[in-house]
Amino acid sequence: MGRRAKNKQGPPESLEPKGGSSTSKPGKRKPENDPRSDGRPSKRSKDGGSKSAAKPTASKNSSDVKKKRPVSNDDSASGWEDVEDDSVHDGKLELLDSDDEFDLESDGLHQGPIQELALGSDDEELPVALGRTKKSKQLGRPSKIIPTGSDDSNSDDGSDDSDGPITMANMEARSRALDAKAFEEAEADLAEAQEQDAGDDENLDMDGEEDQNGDAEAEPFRLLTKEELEEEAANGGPDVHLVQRRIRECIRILGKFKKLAEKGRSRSEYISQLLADIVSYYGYNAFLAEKLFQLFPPAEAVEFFEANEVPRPVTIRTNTLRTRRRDLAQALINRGVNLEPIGKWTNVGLQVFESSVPIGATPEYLAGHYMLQAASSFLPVIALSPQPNERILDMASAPGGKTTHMAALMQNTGVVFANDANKARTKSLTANVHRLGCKNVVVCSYDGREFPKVMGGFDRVLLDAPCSGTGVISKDSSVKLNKSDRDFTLLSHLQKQLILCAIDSVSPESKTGGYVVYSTCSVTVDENEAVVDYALRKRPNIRLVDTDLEFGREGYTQYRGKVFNSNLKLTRRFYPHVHNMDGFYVAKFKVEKRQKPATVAEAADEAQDVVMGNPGAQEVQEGNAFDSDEDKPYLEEAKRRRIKAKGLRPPPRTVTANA
Ligand SMILES: C[S@@+](CC[C@H](N)C(=O)[O-])C[C@H]1O[C@@H](n2cnc3c(N)ncnc32)[C@H](O)[C@@H]1O
Repeated sequence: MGRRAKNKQGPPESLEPKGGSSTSKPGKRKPENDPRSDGRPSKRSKDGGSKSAAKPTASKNSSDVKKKRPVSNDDSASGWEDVEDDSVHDGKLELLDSDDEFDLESDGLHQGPIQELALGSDDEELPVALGRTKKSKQLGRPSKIIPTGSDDSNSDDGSDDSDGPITMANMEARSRALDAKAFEEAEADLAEAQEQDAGDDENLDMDGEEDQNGDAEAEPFRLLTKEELEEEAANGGPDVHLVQRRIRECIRILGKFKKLAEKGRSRSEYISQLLADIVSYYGYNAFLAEKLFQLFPPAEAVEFFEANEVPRPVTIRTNTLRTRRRDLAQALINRGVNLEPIGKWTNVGLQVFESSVPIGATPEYLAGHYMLQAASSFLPVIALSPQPNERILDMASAPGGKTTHMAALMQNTGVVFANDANKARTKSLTANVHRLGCKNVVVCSYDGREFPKVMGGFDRVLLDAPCSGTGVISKDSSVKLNKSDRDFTLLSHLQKQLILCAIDSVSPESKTGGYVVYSTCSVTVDENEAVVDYALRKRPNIRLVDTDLEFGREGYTQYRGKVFNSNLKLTRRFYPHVHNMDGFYVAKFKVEKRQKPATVAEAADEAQDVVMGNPGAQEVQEGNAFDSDEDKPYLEEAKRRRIKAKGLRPPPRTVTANA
């Protein structure tokens, strides 16, 4: 485990978005032995584990709840989720669910004083001053989820954030004001950082070294030689302060390489040193550290790694089949929960700041009024936008966060087929469906690659794919060490197989829909853009459409020499250090009437492509890749080629009537 990870910072640090860079600066972190970090209770378990101690067992309570009329579609969503059941081992791969995993005990949500939710007093009441930048006024409090550019910072709603209690009437306005304020602060921080940078430049002499006033660390920085590094390793590795400084210096130099780099040293030498230090400081395996590092410019990469050390805000989703958000908020406020609406982009989400009761065992929770659910997992459902009376497939659905959200948006009409290949996980899915009062959900357990053979003709399909979980490292730090190149290859193949099946399960004739949403809680390109690009190449009858999500970065259209379909920019990426959410990816397709594969060779290639890396899926895939009867000769040919390629004798060709 890395030095940084071992000394995991307790309370969540504010990560305010400011156009792609957070306020955190590696150089401004306090060292582990800083007295300020001593004795602070960690809000997360040390291993980053996140299993709920509070199990909602009394599902019968849900039947005691007075039913309220479902509110408008707009305001509807549902939620109850088994907070225990987040990751499974499917074969050799650990498949992560991004939705839940709140460590209710260790997040300390049942600690702290009962609050009257007076906004002005929050800052004073919270005892812990976090590693915020100087100008922040939200010390000690998990920062709000403020999607970049999504919130209206000029909102003229008459709200202010002077002292005074929050009421149901002013809650949303107050939240917007807070968002606006935080956004302004983020901009001020950015300006400050730029000023600081300019100051740093002035302090540099002609050799690019800082003078005495520029840095307390008087020794000018230089990269160690190979021999010095070996000696350092032989002596038990570098001191943590040294690693911190090296990270900081390497980032600084890489940012102005020509001006600051040591003569004779290449960029790649600085990057190698930086990567080595990231590996040791944050505790990643070298392969994954590099894979994630490559996604960003060096300084931003470190912000990403830093953000993975800090828990994301705790959020809940109102189950509008049972209650309304304002009623739920009032009920929880009465119990001593300090909360606010998440942001303008969702009208069912609440962010919980602190609570004097266990948030996973309140009567409201047990009665199915809300689901503990990560904010990021609202996004694919918002993008899919299921409509009442539609027929929907949730291809990989357990434990049901998104299924139940969709059921609520459909106001318990139509039908949601909630499938998951892992039978054990369908138990928690079923439990959630019952607790939340979803009456339009059918639970089933097939390998997703068996669709549409088992069932097709859906109006919309959600594929929240099994993935590596590189977006949720703050919840499951084991990802840092247990992912290898092979895992990404296998996952990417599985995702490619599943996405074609998801597409083929949609009815292009649907009057209301004809959409597929593909999502993962991973940030790697292999599992996201590469999968979507593959689907676009293999299915000419689909096109990418806008996700209609108000924020998120554009998907890559090129990455490390690979060029993807230019419409990949319509897909959306979400990052912990930018959006204060789990890392997430969302793509939305419209499915049109399909055309036949152009040539025999193309068809054979496709069949081969699809089954590559997963011989067990062969039969299923062949069934799904084409319209079986018409494509039989192509499939047979592909099969013969595969058998031949293995050095075996293929069976004789079937003679068809037309042959
Ligand atoms: C990211 S989780 C889904 C989370 C879920 N959508 C939610 O919101 O609660 C991925 C799921 O894919 C399931 N899975 C893995 N391989 C699958 C396959 N071949 N077919 C269908 N489901 C699969 C796993 O069991 C896991 O529950």
